[in-house]
Amino acid sequence: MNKEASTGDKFHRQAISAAAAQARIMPFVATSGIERVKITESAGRILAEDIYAPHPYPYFRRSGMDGYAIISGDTQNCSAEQPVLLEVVDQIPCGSLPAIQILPGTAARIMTGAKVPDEADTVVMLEMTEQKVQDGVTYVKLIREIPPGKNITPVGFEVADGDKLLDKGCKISAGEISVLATFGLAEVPVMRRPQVAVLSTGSELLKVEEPLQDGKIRNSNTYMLACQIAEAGGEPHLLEAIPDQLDRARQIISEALASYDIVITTGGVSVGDYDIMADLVKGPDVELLFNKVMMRPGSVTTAAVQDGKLLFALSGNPGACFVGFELFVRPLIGGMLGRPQPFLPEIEAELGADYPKINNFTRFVRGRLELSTGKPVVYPALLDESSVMITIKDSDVLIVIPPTTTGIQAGEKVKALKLSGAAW
Ligand SMILES: Nc1nc2c(c(=O)[nH]1)N[C@H]1C(S)=C(S)[C@@H](COP(=O)(O)OP(=O)(O)OC[C@H]3O[C@@H](n4cnc5c(N)ncnc54)[C@H](O)[C@@H]3O)O[C@H]1N2
Ligand code: MOO
Ligand SMILES: [Mg+2]
Repeated sequence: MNKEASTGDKFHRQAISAAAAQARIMPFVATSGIERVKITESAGRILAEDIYAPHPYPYFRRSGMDGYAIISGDTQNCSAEQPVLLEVVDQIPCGSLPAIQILPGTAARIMTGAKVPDEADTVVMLEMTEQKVQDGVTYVKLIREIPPGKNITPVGFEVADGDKLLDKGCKISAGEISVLATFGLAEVPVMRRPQVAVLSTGSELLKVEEPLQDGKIRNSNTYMLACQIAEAGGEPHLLEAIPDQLDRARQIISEALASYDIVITTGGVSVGDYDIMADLVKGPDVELLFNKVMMRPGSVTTAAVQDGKLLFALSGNPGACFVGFELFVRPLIGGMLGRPQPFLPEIEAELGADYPKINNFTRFVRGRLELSTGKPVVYPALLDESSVMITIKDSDVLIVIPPTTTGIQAGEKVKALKLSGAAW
């Protein structure tokens, strides 16, 4: 076996708080640039420019009902006893323009969404009318007064010409796509997705399609990270595993940093004999940002910079790997995309169950958010160890448990960070 034991001084590490670690990363946010994509490919992307309305919306006075466009004054004193007959002089389907001027005593049959003739000031719905044909002439019979302005949507009812429609930095979802389509933006300016390389370490890792072998496990972290990267707005690239030989590993990481915007490794970052990442983040070309964070899971989370690009060495333990990404990589990707608030949103909640574990580091405990009682209550996962994989899927928050010598009781107020969930 061609293994090279790591020898570096990885035992002496200066621990900093999670907030301080985030603050060390954010100065390296570089804009990821702009590209134009078809509207059909813009879902989930981040808008790169403010968008203003090139015209009012609606653009023309629009009928809200199938019925008749009339002049309201023609229905004055109209009643069942004294009905009014208006001659139907035009038919206006949706998409067609009125062809004949509406004069007093006349009406146009009109469909929902069609342009109302300029002279008409109200639309009466079909159900309130009766059609009559006398001597080959078609009339509409009305039996009550119709006030002006009924069932007509005025020009600019939703949006005035020049209004700001969408903010740069927003995430494009169904509502935004509807706006873009309405205003004719077939090509959408979006932020280029940061290109993120993911490399695993460790001789125990099997590919997902390989049969299980005793003493080995399937690599789950790189697939989990790929999902987190995509969901955060980046484009994941799963590279080959890093070998244990230090020089070769250094070369592979250097190449990855030259080719991608961000590089993430998982595993090999603690103090074990083959934990080579601690040595890799030191060197003449590499600036270490931190290699110990006062948090659990993920206390060994490490970040370094080479040529202005970030290398994250996340823990191999799945729980710690997940949390390390959410706290440190997600905000960097969000910042590169111009998101106004790239960090996980923080809420205040009540702790739903006792959390008896003591710790002198802050814990980011995966948990479940319940809103059914009308106030947010968070329940820690029953298995929340760093090495535990199975409960990551059940979590929609990270409950922030500050350092404690007694544990925390149910009912106490805690902070929780909302996880946004996977997109594919
Ligand atoms: N003597 C000490 N031992 C450990 C310490 C310590 O302070 N002193 N820290 C512990 C803590 S805390 C953590 S977290 C882990 C960090 O481990 P590494 O980042 O070095 O990761 P590995 O040693 O490579 O693996 C740990 C664990 O994770 C599994 N793993 C690794 N990669 C993957 C992957 N891609 N998919 C799924 N699972 C993966 C690996 O098989 C191990 O079980 O160190 C503690 N030890
Ligand atoms: O660094 Mo480890 O994830 O604290 O458990
Ligand atoms: Mg290790």
